[in-house]
Order: sequence, then structure tokens, then C-alpha cells
Amino acid sequence: MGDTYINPHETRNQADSGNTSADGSAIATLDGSVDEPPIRSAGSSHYLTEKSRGETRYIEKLPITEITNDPDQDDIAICAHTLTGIEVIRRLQTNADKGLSEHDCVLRREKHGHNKLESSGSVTWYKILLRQVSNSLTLVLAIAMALSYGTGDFIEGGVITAVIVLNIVVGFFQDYRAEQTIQSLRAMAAPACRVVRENGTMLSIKAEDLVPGDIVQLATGDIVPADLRLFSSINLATDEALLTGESKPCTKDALSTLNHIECALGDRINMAYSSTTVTRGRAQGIVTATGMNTEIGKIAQLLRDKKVYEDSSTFVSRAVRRVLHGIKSALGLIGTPLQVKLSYFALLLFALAILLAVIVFSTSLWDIDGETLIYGICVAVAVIPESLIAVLTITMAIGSKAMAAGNVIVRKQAALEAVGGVTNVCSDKTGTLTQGKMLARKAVLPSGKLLTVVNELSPFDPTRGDVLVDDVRLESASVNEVDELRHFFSTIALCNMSNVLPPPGDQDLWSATGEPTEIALHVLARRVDQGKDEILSRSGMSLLTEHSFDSSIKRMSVVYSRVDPDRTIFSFTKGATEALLPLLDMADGQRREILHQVDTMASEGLRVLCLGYRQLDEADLESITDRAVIEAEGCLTFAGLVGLYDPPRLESAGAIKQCQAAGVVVHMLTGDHLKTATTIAKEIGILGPDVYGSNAQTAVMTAMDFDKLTDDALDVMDPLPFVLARCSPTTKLRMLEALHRRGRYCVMTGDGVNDSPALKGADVGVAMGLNGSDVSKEAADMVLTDDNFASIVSAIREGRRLFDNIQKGLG
Ligand SMILES: Nc1ncnc2c1ncn2[C@@H]1O[C@H](COP(=O)(O)OP(=O)(O)OP(=O)(O)O)[C@@H](O)[C@H]1O
Ligand SMILES: [K+]
Repeated sequence: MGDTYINPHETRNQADSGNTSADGSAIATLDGSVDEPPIRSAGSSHYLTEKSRGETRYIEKLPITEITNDPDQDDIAICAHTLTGIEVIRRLQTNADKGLSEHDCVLRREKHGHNKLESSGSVTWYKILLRQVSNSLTLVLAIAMALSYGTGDFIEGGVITAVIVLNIVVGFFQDYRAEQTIQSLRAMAAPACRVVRENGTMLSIKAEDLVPGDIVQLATGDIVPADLRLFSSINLATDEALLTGESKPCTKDALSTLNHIECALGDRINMAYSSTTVTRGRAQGIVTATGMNTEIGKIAQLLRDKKVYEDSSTFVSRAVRRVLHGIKSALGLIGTPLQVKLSYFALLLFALAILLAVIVFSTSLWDIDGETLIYGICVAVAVIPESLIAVLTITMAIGSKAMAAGNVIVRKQAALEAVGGVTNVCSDKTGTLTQGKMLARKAVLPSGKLLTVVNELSPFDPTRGDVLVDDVRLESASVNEVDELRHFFSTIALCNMSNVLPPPGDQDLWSATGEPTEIALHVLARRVDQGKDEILSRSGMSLLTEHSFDSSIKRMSVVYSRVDPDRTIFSFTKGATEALLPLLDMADGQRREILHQVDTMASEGLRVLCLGYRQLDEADLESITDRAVIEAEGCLTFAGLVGLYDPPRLESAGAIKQCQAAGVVVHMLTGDHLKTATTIAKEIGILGPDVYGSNAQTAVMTAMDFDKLTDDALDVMDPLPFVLARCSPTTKLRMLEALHRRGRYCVMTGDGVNDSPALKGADVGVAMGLNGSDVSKEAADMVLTDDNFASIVSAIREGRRLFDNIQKGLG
């Protein structure tokens, strides 16, 4: 079971059997898919392998599994790993290309229910009511009330009773509404997944709506939405620690079929289980179990059934712990930091009240008659601000709502208060400060010729605009005649997972899916009819393996083979210049030349990608599946440089000004080149004459220099960098620590899988709702529904207002 969906031997067998170009009908491609590029050759070769093996073979292998016409979902969930992908698809009566119809889904949902775990966590009205009663303030008031009635002062007692009832009623309704808001926000933030339905359209739906038989696509960073039998995969690995306790990612292989039904979960390498996360690669799978029928559902069920704590402590210590927990929560000492602080405050007031009462009683030399008692109680009661609970609940609820309206989903209540106290914001650049809609503007070919794009209209429309080579218009037909042009366009089109889609019908709005960087390259290739599909069908190449883009090494590679008589194999790589230069096969002088060109392009604010390709031998096939080995080999032929432009968001400059006016320092932590980042930072005002320290030597740094410094060196640095270029997730963590050592309180944004530690470590971790990975959203305190930096700023404003309101409530 190799690292990829296919191992070289298998590839060869396939080629031998001569089946590689069999009928297209069974090919598991997803043409017309909207969200992700089809896993074309992976799907197809896999399918064909299964087909060519013939039905008899797997029936031989699996005598236990009778073929029935009435597929039973529970049955499939148990044995899916012992069946071939095709068989599972057949039994669940679905189609890998087309998916289920809406009608099927409705029927299946009736039978199997929604795809969610039944949690006991939903809040009921009596729990909310209980919460109103059980807090220090209400308890203090209740004691005062009892004292009043006890001394026969029914008027005072009545007033306090009224206050308590009012508090409970107001608090109850506020809390109830807040709870509902939070529930609906949770629903909004619920994981989505990509599914093929209705004759092959790719939809993004809520995981909750999945039914058995749905065809789901997985990509790096996704949380697996249900139990899936994979039927095609490229380099897939998932983290199953949640299920199996195994902390190393588990490499998956859709091709394999296992022999034993009882095989341990961790060994079922052709399955992906609900709630595990995809750490690398891509795959397609068919849903075999949903909701409580999934493996994670079974665990949840076990936990629910047991109810008793499964620890080894004695009954007594358990009881003590529970009583302590009970008292703490009754006094309101469990909750967000602010709630806890307020509860302590109430207890303090209570102590003060008693002290006052004691003083009153002492002045009357403990000769307590009715008058003194009432006076004492009145003084004591007077210091207690009855409206506190109500103020707190109301402001919190209003705060959450206002933030949701401002495109910020608050995932953790504590973040609501925390965001008000923020002093530093560390933000991503691409898509957050900039629009994330890239355009390929310029390219430099190995011969030094300059390629420019002029007259373009929209970022996705390849039909408008011209490509010039040294100021002469490039015709599509001539691309194939010039070697360097052909290699250049093959690299940008084939080392690419994006889709560029023509407008439907008679409209003229082009659309695209995938990463902005790749879309920009794909659009450029299509301008001269060198799109991925066009090249593949012309050359008959098919994908062998793919190492998707990884922001810690900043490059991506693919390997293609052509099935001509002598079977040529090519690898194509693209990535950041620093990442690719060491892999290029060239003299040092030439490298310096390239670096110089990169510098010029980057200082125009362009993101520069470097391209390379290489012809491989049959012998190299053994190593292509292992990324570490490919890296070591290198020896790429230089194919050119491309410069992409990503304009800043219109709101960014204004939002940054507001931050600076409010004393919040903005840092840009980006994966981009130093010069590109600096140019953009100046454009939007992160660096500028008004910013204190922006001329300092440390204002702009690369992550490499930053990481080299010791903690002590960082602590004396003044100021900390405003721009950190070529950042990796670990650099983000170091920046966080450095800020924390200075006593700063900070927001950190992140979108990638490996940004989670930084998001968790930040005082307020912010994930991107549109383009962020599920994993990062799960780790974050807040999620931006529009990925926009300006939304962070409005969250800070809202957080501060909330703070002020509470302060007023206290005053
Ligand atoms: N799909 C890709 N394939 C190859 N290289 C890429 C790809 N995307 C980005 N790069 C290269 O890696 C660099 C860093 O990208 P990375 O994704 O880490 O940063 P980013 O997330 O785009 O920027 P930011 O951190 O500001 O949001 C880019 O500057 C580019 O040179
Ligand atoms: K990033």
C-alpha cells in the first residue's frame, strides 16, 4: 500500500492489460464539477483496474457478500472495506459521476435521518431558568429577602422579591434568546462538504444533509463529514487520533480491498471516517454511514449509555469533586472570565454588605431591635446592584448579534470580551487584506523574453485580453512550435488544480474554482488555448501522482505520463522562487540573473512563481510517491517566472487607519515574497510615515531572519516587524510568543491546516469562513464569513462597546 493511490507496479499491470482507454462511461470523472478539479486519471485508472479484474475475481475473494437488490445501509457500513469501490456504489444504488437525485436524498433522509450526532448538549428552558437562579447575585438577594421577611418587614421583603423575580424573568428571556442565536450561529458555522448530486453537479452542502450513497469529495484540511468508502484517492492521509488514538496520520489507499470484516479501524485504509481530518491529498468516496451509525456515532452512543465517569477514582473523591463543581457553578464561578470576575465581585459585595450590617449593629452596641435590623439590612441590600445580571446577559446577547451582522461568527463566548482588549492584530495578506483575485500580469521565459498580458477585463475571462511576447501578439497556433513556450504553458496548466468555467448559456460571466494563484495561471494558459483539458487531450497524458501545495515548503509538483510507445514521464513543479531555485539544474550565474528578475517583479507588488519541469525515467517511478525523495532529486529544467497581481481590498486601508487611531498595531504575516509584501503593506498603510517605527530596520523581515533570532534578541527588538514575509505556521507561533512576552493581547488570523496551533495560542484566533480549512475554523474563536480584514476591525469596535456597556452597568 503505497503513499499514493497507485503504485508503480500496478500502473504497469494496467498498461499491460491494455485497458487504459476503455469506455468512458465507467470513468469516475466529474466533468462539470464546480468546486474542485476532477481527479481525472486517478479516478479513471482506478476504475479501469477494478473493471479489468472482472466481477468473478472479487466474488471469488468475497463469498460472504451476497448481492441483494435491496441494499441495506447498515450492512454496507459493516463490510464496505471488504468490497470494491464499484460494488459499494452498486449496492448503494448510486452513480459515481452523477450522484443521487434530490428525490433519492429525500427518501434516504427519511429512512436514515440527518447526518448528525444526537447530542445531549442542547440547552432546555429549565436549564436556562436554573442558570438564572444559580449565581452569586441572586443568592445574595435571596438571603437579603429571607432576612427581610424574617424581621417582619414585608414591604422591604416584597421589593426584593420583585427585584429577584424581575431579574430572573428578564435574564431568562435574554438568555433564552441568546441561546437561540448561538444555536443558529452554530448551524451557520457547521461544516460544509462537497457532494456530487443531480446528474453530476458539484454542490457545497451542509454535512448534516448527507445521506448514504452520496458521492463526497475530500481535500486537504477537510473534516470528513460521514463514514466514506473511498473509490479514488491521490496521496491521501487522514488524522484518526479521535477514533483510534493513533497520532500519526494514516495513509489511505482507495484501490485496496481488505479481506477481513473484523479488521481494526486503523487498518481500514480504503475508508475515511467521520470527524477525522484530511492532512494531505485528495479523494472521492461514497457515504456508507451517517449520523449515529458512523464509527464516531457509535462511540458517542457508548458514552451516552454509560453516563458514569469511567475514571478509577473512588466514589468519595468523585462525590467531593461533584459537590465542589456544583457549588462553584451555583455561585457562578464557572463561565467566561468576565462572568467569573463579576461573580467574585458579587461575593465581594456580599462580604461588604455583611460588614456594613455588622457596623450598623455595632453602633447600636448589638442591642438589635427591629429598627436597627431593618436599617442594617437596608444598607446591606443597597450596595448590591440588582441589575447586574440583566445588564450582562443583555449586552452579551446584543454583542453576539451585532457581530454576526458584521460578518463575524463568535464561536467562543469568551472571545467576545477578549476581542475588545486587543492591542495587536496579526493578519494574513492574501484574500484578507487583498482581494484574493489574482491576475497573471507578466512572465519571463528562460530565454529572457518578456510575456505580458494586456487589455484583460475580468480575472476569470480568458477570451478578453491579449498575450504579448516582447510586444508582439502571441497567436495560439504558434505556442506549440516554440519549445520554451510549450514547456512554460504545460507547466502552468498541468501543475494546477483549478477549474475555469465558461459562462452558462448566453451569459458572458466566466467563473472559476480553486486557489486564486492557480486560477490566474490557468486563465493565462487558456488565453492561448493551452488549458489543462486541451493539453491533456492533445498529448494523451494522464496524471500519475500529485503533491499538492504545502505552505511550509511552498511548492507543488505533479507527475504525468504519456501512453505512447516509449511512455514518457514528466514532472512539473511550481512554487516560490526561494523554494524552487535550489532544485533547478543551472549555473550560479544564471540563478543570480533569475533572482534579479524576481526582485524587479516583486517590487511592483507582483507575486512571483517559479516554474520547472523534468523528464523522468521508468526507474524514477519508484520514488515519485515519496515527496522527500522527489525533493532530494531536483534537477529541474527552468521553465520561466510568472508575476501575479492581487489588488488590495478597497476597505483595507481605511480599516488599518482605524486600528492605528485606536492604538491597535497591525502586522502582516504573509507567505509571500518580502518585496511583494512590502509594496502591498505600503499601499494599505501598514507601513507609512504616520506609523511609528516603520523606518526601523526591523519593520520588515523575512521569516528566515526572524526565526534565527533567540527569544532574548526578539525581546529587545523595537519594534516587532510589521511585515513578516515567507512566513510558515511556526513563525506565526514565535511571533505570538514574542507578543505575549511583551504583555500584548492579540488577534491572529489563519486559514491553513497547520495554522491551528497559532489560532489556538492567540488571545483571539480568527479563521476564514470562505477560503479557510475546516480544521482552522474548528480551532478558531471567531470566523469571518467574508474573509475581510475590515470585519476584524468591526469586531474589535463591537468588543470595546460591549466592555464599555458592562462598565456602565457596573458603575
Ligand atoms: N498553488 C501553489 N502552487 C505553488 N506555489 C504556490 C501556490 N500558492 C502559493 N504558492 C507560493 O507559495 C508562497 C506562499 O504561499 P502561502 O499560501 O503560504 O501564502 P498565502 O496564504 O497565499 O499568503 P498569506 O499568508 O498572506 O495569506 C506564495 O508566495 C507563492 O510563491
Ligand atoms: K496563509
